[in-house]
Amino acid sequence: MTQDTHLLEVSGVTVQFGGLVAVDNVSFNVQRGELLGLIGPNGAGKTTAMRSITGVVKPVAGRVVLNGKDISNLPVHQRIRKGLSLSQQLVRPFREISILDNVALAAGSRYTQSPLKALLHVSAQAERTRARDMLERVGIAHLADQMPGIQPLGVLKRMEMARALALDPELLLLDEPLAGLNSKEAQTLADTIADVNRQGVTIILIEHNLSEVMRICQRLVVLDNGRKIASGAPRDVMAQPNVRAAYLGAESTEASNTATETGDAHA
Ligand SMILES: Nc1ncnc2c1ncn2[C@@H]1O[C@H](COP(=O)(O)OP(=O)(O)OP(=O)(O)O)[C@@H](O)[C@H]1O
Repeated sequence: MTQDTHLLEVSGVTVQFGGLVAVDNVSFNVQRGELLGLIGPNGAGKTTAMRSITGVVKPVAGRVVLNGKDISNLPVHQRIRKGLSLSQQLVRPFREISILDNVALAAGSRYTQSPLKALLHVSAQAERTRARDMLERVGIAHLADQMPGIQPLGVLKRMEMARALALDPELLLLDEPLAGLNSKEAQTLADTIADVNRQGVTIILIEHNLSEVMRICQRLVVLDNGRKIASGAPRDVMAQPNVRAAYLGAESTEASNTATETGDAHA
């Protein structure tokens, strides 16, 4: 693997909340074109690691390099301009405007950081055309003129993904997009995520639905208690005893509140 195939390099990132080390000296790379799963039990540090990539939280140590450029000290909006886009766990649409306009707003905000200017900007036909393309990519173009408030969660999640794609990201960060969906809905949304990746968008996927993760991800990074405990091909990673222990440990912790020890980190 040559250095220039790395779209993202996360090196020694550590995030603390008071006395809690939520992310502990974590390093991993994401190759251009890759669909990487970032997994681990509840509280492992996945979302915090993701937020340190987007700049929402500030690590106390380590660096984040995108396209060979150190972005560790850039604010969120500049990281977005450099090609990052984050689709959040919770979907918060603007309920008074159509699904199409929700996505067009995101397309407009690519050109301005002001929501008001973005609103004026989206009157331009270009953003609406672009928004329609994004809705097509995520399979809900037929719902473009509907209001988001009456839509099921699966549609809102697709709309949220279209909004993230409207920023034309090189790297799309998806935080638990399948949460709350039934198995059929999860499967079809996972298919859409794999399609978007095939269309050229590099993706980091945080997800608890391990069967879908195993099905669509090319590689996994596993966190537990803030530390990276494994990385590699999905089958190899899931066969590792320390990964199994981390997940079983999480279950037994929930049941008995007993701490569980995991194995050493793997490169
Ligand atoms: N803003 C915050 N302030 C204080 N502690 C936080 C904050 N965000 C996360 N934490 C703590 O950091 C640890 C890691 O949380 P994080 O949300 O990153 O884990 P996760 O792997 O994404 O979990 P889940 O799968 O449950 O979403 C947890 O102990 C959590 O309580």
